[in-house]
Amino acid sequence: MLTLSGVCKRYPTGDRALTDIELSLPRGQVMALIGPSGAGKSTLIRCVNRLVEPTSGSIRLDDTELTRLTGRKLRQARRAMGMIFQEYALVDRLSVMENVLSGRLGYVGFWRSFMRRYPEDAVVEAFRLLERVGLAHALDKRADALSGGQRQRVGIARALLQSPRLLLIDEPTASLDPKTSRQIMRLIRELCAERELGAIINIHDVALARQFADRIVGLRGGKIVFDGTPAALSTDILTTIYGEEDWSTDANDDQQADAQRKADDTGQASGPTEPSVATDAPRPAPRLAAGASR
Ligand SMILES: Nc1ncnc2c1ncn2[C@@H]1O[C@H](COP(=O)(O)OP(=O)(O)OP(=O)(O)O)[C@@H](O)[C@H]1O
Repeated sequence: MLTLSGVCKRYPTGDRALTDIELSLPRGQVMALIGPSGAGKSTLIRCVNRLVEPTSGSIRLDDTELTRLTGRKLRQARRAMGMIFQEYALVDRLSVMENVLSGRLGYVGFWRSFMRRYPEDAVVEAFRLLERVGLAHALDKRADALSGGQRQRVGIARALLQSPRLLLIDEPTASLDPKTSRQIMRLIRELCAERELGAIINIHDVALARQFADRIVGLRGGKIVFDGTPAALSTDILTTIYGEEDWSTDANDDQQADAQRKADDTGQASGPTEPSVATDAPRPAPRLAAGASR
């Protein structure tokens, strides 16, 4: 569905943020993008929706070459890509419902949105989405009266209201406590499955990535150095991605994450000692990219 081929980005400052990125994201796949600070994760996500212009390469969403689009066609293509942000990007003085409806700004005309007159079907769908994310009771609350987790749920509902084919998610849990982070990641995963939505999630928390993603891509220095399943993310590979560190405690966390993930998928409780498991979802073959350095 989404295919990046030979994508490079060099900023005017000379920083080479991405080098020869080859990536294909099938419909319905949740992909976590991990890597150290400065690895190029945000740049990659922003190249896809053209908030950052790739220097070279091809980015295709289904049959559309995104890198060549301008004006109206670019706006149209962006509607197919829902963005969810770390800092939620809500309008504080507006209600929950109005924030969700702003997901339709790309569809309704300027004057209708200025007058805040949205089509009835948009309001019905916004209500349905707010129910789905567990916020129907709060639709007339001001956004600034919500907790971080609730604000992120509004951000998710807003992104879904634009009926995207793909979600681009930038550090969705960075400002949330561990339990709320899991709830948000679980919700994203469920929604992607329900709607057959592909998602790229830029995330620093490796345990969360392992628990909730179908696939993990590791970036280092603007290059893909790992592309595989959560189960294939060994301590050696973590060292390849992040550099030398004692990963043993994280490995234990990650085994627990795998067990938890299995419990989530089957709806059963599980203990921390269960072995790591693969889910039934189709997964790419793990590979350590050639030339990856430690
Ligand atoms: N607007 C910009 N102008 C110049 N260089 C930039 C710009 N944005 C990012 N860079 C550089 O590009 C590289 C990749 O940055 P990017 O923000 O994509 O990394 P990241 O993996 O998302 O990092 P973090 O996890 O800290 O957000 C870094 O060297 C960064 O300094």
